[in-house]
Amino acid sequence: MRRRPAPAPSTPATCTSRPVRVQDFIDHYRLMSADSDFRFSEEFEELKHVGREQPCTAADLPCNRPKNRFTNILPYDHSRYKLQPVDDEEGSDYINANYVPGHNSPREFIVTQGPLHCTRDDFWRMCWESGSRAIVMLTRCVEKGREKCDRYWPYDTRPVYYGDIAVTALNESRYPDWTITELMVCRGAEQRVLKHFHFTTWPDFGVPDPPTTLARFVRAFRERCPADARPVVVHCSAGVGRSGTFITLDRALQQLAAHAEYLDIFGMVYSMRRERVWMVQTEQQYICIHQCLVAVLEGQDLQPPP
Ligand SMILES: CCc1ccc(NS(=O)(=O)O)cc1
Repeated sequence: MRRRPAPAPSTPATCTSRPVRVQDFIDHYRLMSADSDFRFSEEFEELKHVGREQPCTAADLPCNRPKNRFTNILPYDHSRYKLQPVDDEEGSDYINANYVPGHNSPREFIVTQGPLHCTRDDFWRMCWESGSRAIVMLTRCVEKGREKCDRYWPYDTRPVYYGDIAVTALNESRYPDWTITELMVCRGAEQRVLKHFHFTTWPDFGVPDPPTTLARFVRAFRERCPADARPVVVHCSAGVGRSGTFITLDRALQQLAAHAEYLDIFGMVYSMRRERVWMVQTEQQYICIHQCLVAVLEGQDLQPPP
């Protein structure tokens, strides 16, 4: 009978956290990935039902159902982002989005689905009313011939209105795996600059190739968007798999930069899944996070292109 590998060296694990000492992390990765990722599979399976008992009553209202890109990806009531209601219009506070914790605050991120054509005005209302200073987009608008996200921002420098919000592209910087655009966002007499970070080569349900491309993108994002009190909007198509993977790696890299003694990837994903369903959707995405952290700990050159 095949013996299982010895338990990974770490502090006492609980059902909600499995911290690993940073100095042991590379060995931990080797152990977890042994035997065709046997222990990664076991650990990821433990996350399967986290948060799933929580209600999604607002999402299920008949007036809100058309606002959901996927019928099985609905925001939990307790953490959903609420738009400012419009008069007494039923459902006018609804958008498929949840607050999700980050390294810097319990509501650092607003995670949402890729806007639909019929929800993109609501999307811009959310960006404005929340005071968000950046949008991280982790999907292309069309992938393998299927629409994954509406084109909710201008194609060129002419202003486009989304409801009563005018958006103008100020400048665009294109790199091999992402594009960064500065957007002027105006509502009434007020105007703000918001940065749009678009990762353009991450296949749905998959991982970037090579996985460390994601660590470079997170670095490029953080260099241009240092932590402050304002939230960051993060979306992919469903707003769960790629979005959760990005946030987890961002949190872990900031912990390493702060010289944390432990990394608790399991605990981070557990806490995120209490706020939004299926955050970090696949086992390969879960492993990709670890691979990026191993590359950083090994001192691989992850500098983004100039
Ligand atoms: C089945 C609904 C669904 C579609 C797409 C995704 N992937 S994503 O969350 O990375 O966009 C996750 C779930």
